[in-house]
Amino acid sequence: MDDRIDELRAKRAEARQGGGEDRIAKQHDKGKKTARERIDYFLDDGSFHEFDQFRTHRNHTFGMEEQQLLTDGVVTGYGEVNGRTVFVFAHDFTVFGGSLGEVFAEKICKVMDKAMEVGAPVVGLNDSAGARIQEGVGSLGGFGEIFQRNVDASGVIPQISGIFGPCAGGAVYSPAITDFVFMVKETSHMFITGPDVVETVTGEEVSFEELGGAVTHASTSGSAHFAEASEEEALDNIARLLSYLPQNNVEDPPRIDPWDDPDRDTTAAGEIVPDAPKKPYDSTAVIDEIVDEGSFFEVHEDFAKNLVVGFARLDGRSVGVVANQPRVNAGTLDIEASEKGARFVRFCDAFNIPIVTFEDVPGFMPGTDQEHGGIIRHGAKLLYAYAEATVPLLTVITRKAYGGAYCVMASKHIGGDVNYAWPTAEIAVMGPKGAVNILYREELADADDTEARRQELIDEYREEFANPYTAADRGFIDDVIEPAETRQRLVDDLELLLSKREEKPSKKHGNLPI
Ligand SMILES: CCCC(=O)SCCNC(=O)CCNC(=O)[C@H](O)C(C)(C)COP(=O)(O)OP(=O)(O)OC[C@H]1O[C@@H](n2cnc3c(N)ncnc32)[C@H](O)[C@@H]1OP(=O)(O)O
Repeated sequence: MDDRIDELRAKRAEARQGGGEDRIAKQHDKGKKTARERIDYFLDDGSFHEFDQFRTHRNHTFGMEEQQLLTDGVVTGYGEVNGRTVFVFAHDFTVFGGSLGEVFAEKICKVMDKAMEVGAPVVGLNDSAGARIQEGVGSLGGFGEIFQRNVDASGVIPQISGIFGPCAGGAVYSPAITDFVFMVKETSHMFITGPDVVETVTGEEVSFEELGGAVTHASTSGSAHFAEASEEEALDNIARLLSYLPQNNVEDPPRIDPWDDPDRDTTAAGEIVPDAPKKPYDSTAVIDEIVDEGSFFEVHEDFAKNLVVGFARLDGRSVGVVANQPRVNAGTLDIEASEKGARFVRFCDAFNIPIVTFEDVPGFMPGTDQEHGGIIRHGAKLLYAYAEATVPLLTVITRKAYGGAYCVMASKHIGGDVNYAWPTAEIAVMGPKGAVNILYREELADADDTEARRQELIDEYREEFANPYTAADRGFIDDVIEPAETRQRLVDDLELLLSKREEKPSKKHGNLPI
């Protein structure tokens, strides 16, 4: 027995060595951790249970039979993050550049299947040269098997991707299907084709970072939700994100011991909103005042900044927060904001996370760019996402709620459970100036003093329509509340709605305007 145990220990030590000391040193020189170092940092101490560390590839071409490295380039298993089970796979770039062959893919599929069976999140730490060239079509088949599992798991268990190195070609589609993508500035890159191919095909010269770096994807393409300064920061924030999420789609999100007074006066939130209807303000400051202190965790912060989305807690309970951002493009909804909001709302709905919406929106963004870019079908995504959601929807109109955007932002008409307005709210078909210009075109043209008459009519319109009471009179707003009582009301309503159950008509799936 002793000899056998020594043999086992020697094999385990060999597996831990990955591609060997030189390649590990190269990995460190690039400012990157190894697969095992990432897992050790991420999981609770001593909680990692590894699968398949003795597996090697079955390939016999290109002299590969001479290179049999234990683990075959991916470290897989499960462990705990803050005491909750998480399945992980981490590409090991020191073994064949973390390239994916058949065995490598089988290992990833095994953890994905197990995660689905037990109902726990999967976190993939990507650092790979993509399809293993020597394994040819076997490698492509392996990717296909993973993609299918990504889709089957979507909406069943949370799937999170960390991109910690290269992620190229078709390989990008696995992270793209997952719910959240974290990238690390300078050391991670995602692209369909690299700079060399881009130059050959289009003549365009572009650097790795500009083409597919973390900042590019987090701010321009929207393909990443987070651009982190270091691997540690990315792993810490993946752990933080998981703390808001249930383990699967049949669990409720976790409640942690509340630390903030549920009845706290939130007068300060109202003071952030300027009296002048067009003056910008920061809606994240309003959110921070109302949710549990320090609990707001913004997602997709650098993309489509005219809409804010993120997770927070109300009396210790997880909520998704969506808010128009009046300091960027006046908080109008455009193509990117609609897509960002729709994907977030659908995630929350899939995982039973109630949604709190803070609304201050002058409408959809006008212009040929938007119309020709498809604002009609992209804007419809956000409408569709809210309208199909069955989780509790709580809405607070802080200032403007104009036109179609009023309907879209979790209004009563598309399933809002509790809809509040502050006394400063203006709920109308359009802003006073636009309305007056259309309704009184002839009268204004004939007026002795056009500007004075216009102002008079604007004031009359504002008095008559741009307030919350016409909507409240119809029951479209459940109550007009003071900013001071907003937190308390939301906390109470959230508790009330915990037992909400809503059934939609049975169907295979709807046809979201994607
Ligand atoms: C459906 C999915 C389809 C796809 O994945 S298509 C994408 C196919 N992959 C690619 O085109 C990427 C090819 N590789 C590269 O461009 C570069 O290796 C890459 C990823 C930028 C990394 O560059 P460096 O950091 O300089 O590292 P390196 O070139 O020295 O490579 C490190 C070790 O990995 C090996 N390697 C790289 N790409 C590989 C591949 N695809 N298949 C098999 N082995 C691969 C490379 O030979 C090297 O091995 P060794 O350590 O010298 O033994």
